[in-house]
Amino acid sequence: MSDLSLIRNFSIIAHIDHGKSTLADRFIQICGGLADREMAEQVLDSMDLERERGITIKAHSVTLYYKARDGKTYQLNFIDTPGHVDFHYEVSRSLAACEGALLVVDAAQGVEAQSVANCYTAIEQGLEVMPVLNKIDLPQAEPERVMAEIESVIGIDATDAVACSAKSGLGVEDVLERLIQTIPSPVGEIEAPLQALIIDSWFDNYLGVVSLVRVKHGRIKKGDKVLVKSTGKLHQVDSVGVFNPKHSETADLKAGEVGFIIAGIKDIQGAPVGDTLTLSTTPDVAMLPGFQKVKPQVYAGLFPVSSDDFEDFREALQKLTLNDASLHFEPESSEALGFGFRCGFLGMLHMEIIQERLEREYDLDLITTAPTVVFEVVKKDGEVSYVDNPSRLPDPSMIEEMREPIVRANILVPQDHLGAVITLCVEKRGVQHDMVFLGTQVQVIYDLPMNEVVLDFFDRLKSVSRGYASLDYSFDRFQPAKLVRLDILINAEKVDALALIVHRDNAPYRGRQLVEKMSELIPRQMFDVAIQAAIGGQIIARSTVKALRKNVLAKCYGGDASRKKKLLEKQKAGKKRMKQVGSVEIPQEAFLAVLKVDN
Ligand SMILES: Nc1nc2c(ncn2[C@@H]2O[C@H](COP(=O)(O)OP(=O)(O)OP(=O)(O)O)[C@@H](O)[C@H]2O)c(=O)[nH]1
Repeated sequence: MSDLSLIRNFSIIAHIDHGKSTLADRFIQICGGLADREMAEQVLDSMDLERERGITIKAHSVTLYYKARDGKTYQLNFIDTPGHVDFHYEVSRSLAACEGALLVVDAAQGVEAQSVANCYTAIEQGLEVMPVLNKIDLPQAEPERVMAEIESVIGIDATDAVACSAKSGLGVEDVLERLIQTIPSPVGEIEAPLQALIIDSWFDNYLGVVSLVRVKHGRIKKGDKVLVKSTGKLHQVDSVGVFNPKHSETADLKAGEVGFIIAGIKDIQGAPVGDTLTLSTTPDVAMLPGFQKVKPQVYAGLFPVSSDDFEDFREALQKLTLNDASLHFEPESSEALGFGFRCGFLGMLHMEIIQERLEREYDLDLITTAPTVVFEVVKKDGEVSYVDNPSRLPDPSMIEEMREPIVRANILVPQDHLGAVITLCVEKRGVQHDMVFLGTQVQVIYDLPMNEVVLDFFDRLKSVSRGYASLDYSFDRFQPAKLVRLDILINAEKVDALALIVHRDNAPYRGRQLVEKMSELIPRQMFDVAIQAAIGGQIIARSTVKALRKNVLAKCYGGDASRKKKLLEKQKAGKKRMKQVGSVEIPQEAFLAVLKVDN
């Protein structure tokens, strides 16, 4: 579109489950991106693709044409948060392509932690935020209360927020009309040299690297020679286009527009996210401010159950990083588990997704060790290092100071559950930073050790508040702490892959809990298995898995063949994810026992 005043680039931000996807689907339907009949099919199709490619095309960008009540047809480029909604940087990446954002708030649920966090990210990036109250069809919807909450908790004007039901379609056209009025059209010069920002890149088996870009100035078309600013490499453009939501080629992409570029690039490192594209004829175009580099927050060791799978595992990880540049890995060798990789993830959800993909798509049986955060270690000689693997912690005699990562957590909770939430934060060594009463809700801000938060804090928070509290957090700083390494010994042998870094005051309790849990998870063997927890040379807890005396089948009292078969199958399935450590078989669950104890 060459008339920029007819373009609107926007994103939808919301707390999980407030109706973002439903509203997006309704927009697609209204704008005729898909016929009614096609709707379900198409949405499902893209889900298949999503699984194949690890991306949601629908969620990347959808270009729709909306005939407004003023008689004009507007190009709406809706850019969704790719991948995991939880991760801030992904949100900020999508927002970089937009002039505005719809803040969707569930009119029954009210403002929750991610509504606040995502809204602030949008405001920081200079976007126009337009509040939308969704789910007004619900009998328990309280638009008035929620409007007041948007104003008091987030601090933006919500007096004329549009109310709608994404489910029934009621008011959704009003949302589109308001969006056209409220969200500014992009500014850019079509005649200027090309300057385009790479919002996302992913690898497609047939096409190579596909990049989603926002063109700031100029235009780009098939056949152009494009220059990737950071690598200095030139590539010939094979095709450009938009998702509507189907992949559809266009003649060109112009200033103000959002779409894809395919240029025969074979590696996503060749089109890095946040980079600037220009044409080979205008190499001096300025770089656009890119995105902050994200660092992994959680590390764990991943080891193939069978050492024969090591090379396949390496290949699988390499393939996965083609689509997910935020996955880090480097070879690791463990005395107990052999050769594997230490992998860095953005969070526990990311870790679960990667693990699941490795198992499902690459058919690998893996053992994952307990996740850990990164600690800052100052040695006596002044050297500062970062330790992401407890077994690599230098000898205590060489350590001057240990520092742990602290997050600032923003919790929103109804007053009735405030006490329980505070108790939980204190138990997790939290320090209160602020507390503000906002109508029926309370906003509490705590500084918490990241180590305590990544494991099970979220689940605990939900359970102590009956599901009402919501949480958002981000890394704040490293802070000195009394930390020690907790070693686990199996039959008197230290197992490096089971070591943990814990706070010294909690160590005895943690140690006891851990060995007890492990003794429940390690199956009985032909001999007694002693499990011990130790700090330095001192044993602080012990438990024993008693030797197996009887044949397991003896339980079946003879006759019942099908039961016998079932029992054997169960045993076999259980065996799959076990690792022989010395003479003892340890199942996957025991390596993750730390996630299962009530910390
Ligand atoms: N009653 C009612 N339910 C709705 C409405 N909009 C969405 N829902 C329901 O709310 C749930 C969450 O909706 P989604 O669109 O998946 O929410 P989301 O914000 O995209 O959530 P995630 O994709 O999980 O982040 C679904 O069960 C929807 O059917 C609405 O207007 N009214």
